Amino acid sequence: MGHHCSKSVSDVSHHAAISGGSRPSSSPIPEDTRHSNSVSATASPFSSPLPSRIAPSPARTRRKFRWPLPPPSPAKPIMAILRQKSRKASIPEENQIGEEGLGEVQLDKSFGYSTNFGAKFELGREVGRGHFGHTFWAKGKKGDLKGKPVAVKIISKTKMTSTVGIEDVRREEKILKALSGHKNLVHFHGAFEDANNIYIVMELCEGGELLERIVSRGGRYQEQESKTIIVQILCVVAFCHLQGIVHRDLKPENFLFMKKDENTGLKLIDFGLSDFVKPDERLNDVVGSAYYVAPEVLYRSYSFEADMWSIGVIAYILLCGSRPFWARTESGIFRSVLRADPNFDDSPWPTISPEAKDFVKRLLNKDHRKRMTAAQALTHPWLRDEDLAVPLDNFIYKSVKAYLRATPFKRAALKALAKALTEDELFYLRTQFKLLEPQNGFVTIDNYKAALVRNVTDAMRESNVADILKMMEPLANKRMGFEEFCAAAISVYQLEAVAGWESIATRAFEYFEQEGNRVISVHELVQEMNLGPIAHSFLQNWTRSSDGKLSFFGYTKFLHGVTIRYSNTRH
Ligand SMILES: Nc1ncnc2c1ncn2[C@@H]1O[C@H](COP(=O)(O)OP(=O)(O)OP(=O)(O)O)[C@@H](O)[C@H]1O
Ligand SMILES: [Ca+2]
Repeated sequence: MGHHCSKSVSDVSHHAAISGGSRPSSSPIPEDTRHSNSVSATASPFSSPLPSRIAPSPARTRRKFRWPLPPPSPAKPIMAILRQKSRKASIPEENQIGEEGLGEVQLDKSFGYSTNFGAKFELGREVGRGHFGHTFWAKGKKGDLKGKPVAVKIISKTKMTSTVGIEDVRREEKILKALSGHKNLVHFHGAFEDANNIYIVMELCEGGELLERIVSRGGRYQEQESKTIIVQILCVVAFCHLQGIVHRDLKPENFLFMKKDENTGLKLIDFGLSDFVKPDERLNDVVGSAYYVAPEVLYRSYSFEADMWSIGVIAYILLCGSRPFWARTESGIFRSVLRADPNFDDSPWPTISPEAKDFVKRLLNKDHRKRMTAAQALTHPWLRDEDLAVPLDNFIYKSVKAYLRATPFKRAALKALAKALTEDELFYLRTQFKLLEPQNGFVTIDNYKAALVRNVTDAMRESNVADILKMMEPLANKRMGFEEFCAAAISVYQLEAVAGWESIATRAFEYFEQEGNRVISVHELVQEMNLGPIAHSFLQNWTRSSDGKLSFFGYTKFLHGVTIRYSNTRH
């Protein structure tokens, strides 16, 4: 669970092979400094000018490197959040309790889990440690798990110093339970409690962390092997996202191999920072691990795309053995995340395929709207494989919703764009259309509903199924063929990040000239886009003076439609 990062197990060499890849720090960093660098300024999250719930990853090296300060108290980040939420600050920080003479506030720490852990399992050695959880090997004493090894994450109740902390543990258990079943997600066996601890029983992953494997391979993976890893990561993350859950702490330490063998399956663990997100919701609490945190998380407005950024960082590390965003201090890392362009020039990048590079770049786009979704990433030319089962993408539902609410002129603009798409984009759209199981080439609202129901889990039922279906209401009594589906499902922002965008846009405008462009006044445009009068000035050059129709420039701008930024300009 981890409010940020830390584990205590400690292989110093973990980080030896991973140095910074972001400019301007591309020069090799001496090994001994790399270690301390990666974490030194991070001992106190409060000394950083940037948000406090981020801690460096992996922070476990701290002990090895004899940190001047102990790791930050997990209670502090919770307190920071609490203070923001309410000014009451009713629960003191851990280290203030003594000083201020305040006793511990009474919290209800009973979770309603079974209390017979001891009767069912026999604990063995410790296999891992995180900020909150110590994970142990254990063996079942009874029932289905009799004689079988399992992993038990033990979370001490004394560390739960606030209602928020308690809720975090409840949520971790709930999410793990609801998501359990995916082949790349650690299987959940049950949760137990006693007066002192919570016991989360899971399948045991004996193969160690992905990070350890990267290091044992001399710092990086070959391209083909990287693909195998990334596909597994994308499959499980696409699954989480479809269920309305954002993980928020994707990093190589949170992926474990089932067995020591090279090619055993990878399992995602640690849902301690995960949360439910509704389709149009933005989260604002700053959590994660510094090297993997997305820019928009630091700006406190993010959703699923933040996980995709982290996958971009993981892919970058797998392919070249360096971190894309690196600095000596935590605030330096954040600055790099916000401003630096990762280095794709130095060795080994010249030997890596253009598709792999394009793949990473399309995840490490600082504009979250331009990033690929997990399902899209699985259809990227680098990974594309007809035999790979691409999951349903809830992003489609959002795009279709926006299309259904758009004006006829806007829809015409999108239809022209859809006609100009290349095979690369069509591949993704075709897989998604197929997942809706069209009848005679058409889909209706029922197809959208049924596709969701087919993929529903308890987690999703709770988070967003009803919301998603509500978004689709304008589709009632309509049906959509593949061409219109393409117009509805494409994202202009994402297309702008595609290498061939210029030629797609040019071709699209030609279609638009033939079938959709019309004379439109600036006043009409302002209404079309639901903007305030202030917009007049910046819409002036969207139309051609020769015939009063949209210019190419105006067309490409108009395609964006109304975004939050636009609506903010409304009076
Ligand atoms: N199912 C498992 N099988 C084997 N080892 C595990 C398992 N789950 C966790 N571990 C080990 O225990 C460590 C801590 O687990 P986890 O990441 O869930 O704890 P945490 O306290 O939330 O961590 P963090 O501080 O990173 O947030 C893992 O890094 C891993 O090494
Ligand atoms: Ca962890």
